[in-house]
Amino acid sequence: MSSVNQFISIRRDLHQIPELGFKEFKTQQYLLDYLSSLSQERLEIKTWKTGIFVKIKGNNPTKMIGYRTDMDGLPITEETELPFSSEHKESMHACGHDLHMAIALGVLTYFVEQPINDDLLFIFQPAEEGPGGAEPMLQTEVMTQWKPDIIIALHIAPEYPVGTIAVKEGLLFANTSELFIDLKGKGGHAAYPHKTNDMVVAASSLVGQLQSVISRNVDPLDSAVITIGKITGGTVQNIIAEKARLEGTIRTLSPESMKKVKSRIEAIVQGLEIAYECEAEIDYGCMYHQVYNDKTLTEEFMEFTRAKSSVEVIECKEAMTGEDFGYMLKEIPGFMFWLGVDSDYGLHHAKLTPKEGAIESAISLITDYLQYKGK
Ligand SMILES: CC(=O)N[C@@H](CCC[C@H](N)C(=O)O)C(=O)O
Repeated sequence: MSSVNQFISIRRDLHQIPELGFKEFKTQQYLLDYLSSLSQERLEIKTWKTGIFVKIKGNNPTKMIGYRTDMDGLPITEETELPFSSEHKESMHACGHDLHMAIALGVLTYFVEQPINDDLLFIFQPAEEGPGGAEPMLQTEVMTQWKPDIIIALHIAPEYPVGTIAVKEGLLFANTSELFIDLKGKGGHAAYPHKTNDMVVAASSLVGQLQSVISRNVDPLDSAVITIGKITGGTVQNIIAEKARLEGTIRTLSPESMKKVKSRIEAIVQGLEIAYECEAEIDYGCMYHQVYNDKTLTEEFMEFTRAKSSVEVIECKEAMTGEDFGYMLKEIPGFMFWLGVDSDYGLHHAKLTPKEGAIESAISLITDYLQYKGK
């Protein structure tokens, strides 16, 4: 029989080997090794790139229930000083995917030992932080053959205590698009600005102008975000920069607002080309569809969870986070919920420290719910 400590220890092992999107080689091998230690009687395991599909055959199936976890880490150098900190210097599980995977294995292990009537499909999905694994995974032959009738996933929430889940029907997470803008002007001597087109000055101006899209073009009763998380440009302190690059992300509450925000960004960038006599190129990188929770299933899950004394259910607001699980929910009814992990530092922070008690709480809630849905 498995124990909760085993899944804490698995989480710690996975925490030490974070890998970026589609490079989750050690993570995939770790998961496959674990899966091979389980009874294979009811299991069918298939891999896709660095991801894994695991089907558990039910006793008397009338449907298939899907459970999805993501697998990748972020390009962040960990600063938690935990004894099981990342062994990969420039990567960290700073978005909780290590917990997500440990929880998925806990639930999966339970149903290998005590199968239910319905079939279960566990999806270990790579590249959630980018460039996105959910959409291509949905298009695989495996998922065409094993298409779940309903699908569920969770995401850790540092701001809620352990034992709390937060969810809502309808829109939970935003539409997202990455944003990369490359500027090319004319470099030169720092003392002769009039003979150059300075891309550091152009980039600085562009950052401010982009924020005006949010404040002047988006309905104040709607909402959107443009965040520029990285700027690079230039070579040394006394050379005027010929090139600069802005890297960011756009978040909106609807696909329509995303179109509008992008067309305003394009207009501003065209204006910048004229004003700064430079060339500009926009690349939208990866884009995620909003996470939209099915009304009936979410309400049923909330009611089910409220009846449990061990868990508090909060009806939350939508968030500007993105998740490519949105693509799965576009095709398959289901929901995602937030799992409280009580960390002083938030998602994508080098000191994120989720409380591991959340692992047991989640395994127990999800196994109970799947037993109820799949009996
Ligand atoms: C839950 C979470 O934090 N997800 C990420 C998804 C990122 C998608 C893409 N790389 C982008 O930056 O637009 C998030 O940042 O919300």
